[in-house]
Amino acid sequence: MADALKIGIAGLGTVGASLVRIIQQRSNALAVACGRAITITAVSARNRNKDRGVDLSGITWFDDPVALVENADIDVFVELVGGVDGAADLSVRAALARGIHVVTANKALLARHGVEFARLAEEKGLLINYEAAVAGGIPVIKAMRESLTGNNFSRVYGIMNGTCNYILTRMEKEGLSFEACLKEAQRLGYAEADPTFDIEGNDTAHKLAILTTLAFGSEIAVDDIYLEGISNISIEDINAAAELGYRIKLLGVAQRTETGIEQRVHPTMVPLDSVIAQVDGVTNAVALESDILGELLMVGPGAGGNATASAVLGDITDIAKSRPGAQQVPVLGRPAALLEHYRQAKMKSHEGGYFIRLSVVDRAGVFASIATKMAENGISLESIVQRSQYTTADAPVTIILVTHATMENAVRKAVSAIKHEGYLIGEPQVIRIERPKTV
Ligand SMILES: NC(=O)c1ccc[n+]([C@@H]2O[C@H](COP(=O)([O-])OP(=O)(O)OC[C@H]3O[C@@H](n4cnc5c(N)ncnc54)[C@H](O)[C@@H]3O)[C@@H](O)[C@H]2O)c1
Ligand SMILES: N[C@@H](CCO)C(=O)O
Ligand code: NA
Repeated sequence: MADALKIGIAGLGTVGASLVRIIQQRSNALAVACGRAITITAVSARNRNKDRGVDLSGITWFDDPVALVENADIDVFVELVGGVDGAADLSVRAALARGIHVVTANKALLARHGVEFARLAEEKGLLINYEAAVAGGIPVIKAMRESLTGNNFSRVYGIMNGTCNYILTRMEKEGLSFEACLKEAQRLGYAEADPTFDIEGNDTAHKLAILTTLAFGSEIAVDDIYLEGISNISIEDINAAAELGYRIKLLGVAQRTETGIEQRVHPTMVPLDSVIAQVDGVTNAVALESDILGELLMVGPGAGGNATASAVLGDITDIAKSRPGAQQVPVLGRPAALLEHYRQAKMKSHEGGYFIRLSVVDRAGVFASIATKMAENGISLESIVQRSQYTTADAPVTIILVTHATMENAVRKAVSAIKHEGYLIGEPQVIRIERPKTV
């Protein structure tokens, strides 16, 4: 049998502790599958004395991940610390500088520095594997980097944040409050260290930016993503969506348009009878539309210790099975030097259906005025409803519009014109509608 693959793990939280446990429990099976043992030689975390339910005896402890990389006897550095600046960034750079392969679950770090890391890795013939960074346990990175080479992608979209999907599902199915659902997601280890990244859509944006690069061969452009989170979604929106035959999901969507690549993250209404609408709780789904294969939908666990550790383990075993000196899988699907300049399609040119919920004063002519403002901006309506169950006596009236496919710019202009009429109460709610091709 070949020499053991020696790994160092920085970060022993939700993901790191699960990974250590799984590697220790399955050491024999892993050795058989890889043709060599996988040995954890070094670990690093903040608190040496914390009980993590794993046996760390015989493993060298480092307080600092950089010190681990620089001093431990390792072939692979596994970064599970999180964060963009600081220990994660410094330790990954140190590993690449020292000629050590990297496995990471850190989408925020890759969205920011992925292209630079890819260049550094490629200069030295090193691997950076990051399956856990996007859609947790779903093997979407492997599929896009390896299995779908040669396909031209037209659209990539999905539910990529387990915390948000968990919150939306429990709010809808159990009528729980947003705050209670978020607390539970944190307790279960799904949320980021700062859950604002989950609920404001940044985490989905980090993941989408990576998928966009894999799909379209363009440089990572996380700052060009249109971003809206779910903190503004109320139970009224969720109920109204259901009545109209939709469900609200936080989607990340990247698609090619005539003017460039459109990347957006926002709450989205998807048809109730679509598969993606049935994806509940912490489960994620990624849909890939391409010319050779057609439509591929991958559904599976998106967050949590074991689901994420499963992806990290797959990345480690890929390195264990790789032959020294063999051609490496390019980090970002193609050599970093061949990534194209990112051409952004402007959000105001986005074309699609819209759900618009307005709270208005109960006055004659308001309904007609709203319909007129829509028509003046060339927006054709699928439906416009004013239903009594959304109101109580003397309360403002709720009017819900669903548009046919239209331009974002037209919707913005119409909503702005309505705002000037003086009958609107509070801010209008605008939710985009996304239609899966077939599934
Ligand atoms: N939890 C999930 O479901 C999940 C899923 C996919 C990806 N991820 C990503 O995996 C990474 C880890 O997530 P987690 O949920 O396990 O986080 P966590 O907060 O549970 O664990 C982080 C670990 O890193 C250690 N750490 C933090 N800063 C350190 C430092 N400066 N020096 C040494 N150790 C330090 C902490 O002590 C802790 O052991 C993050 O990048 C996260 O985005 C998490
Ligand atoms: N916080 C992330 C972890 C998985 O990347 C989520 O909820 O999806
Ligand atoms: Na994945």
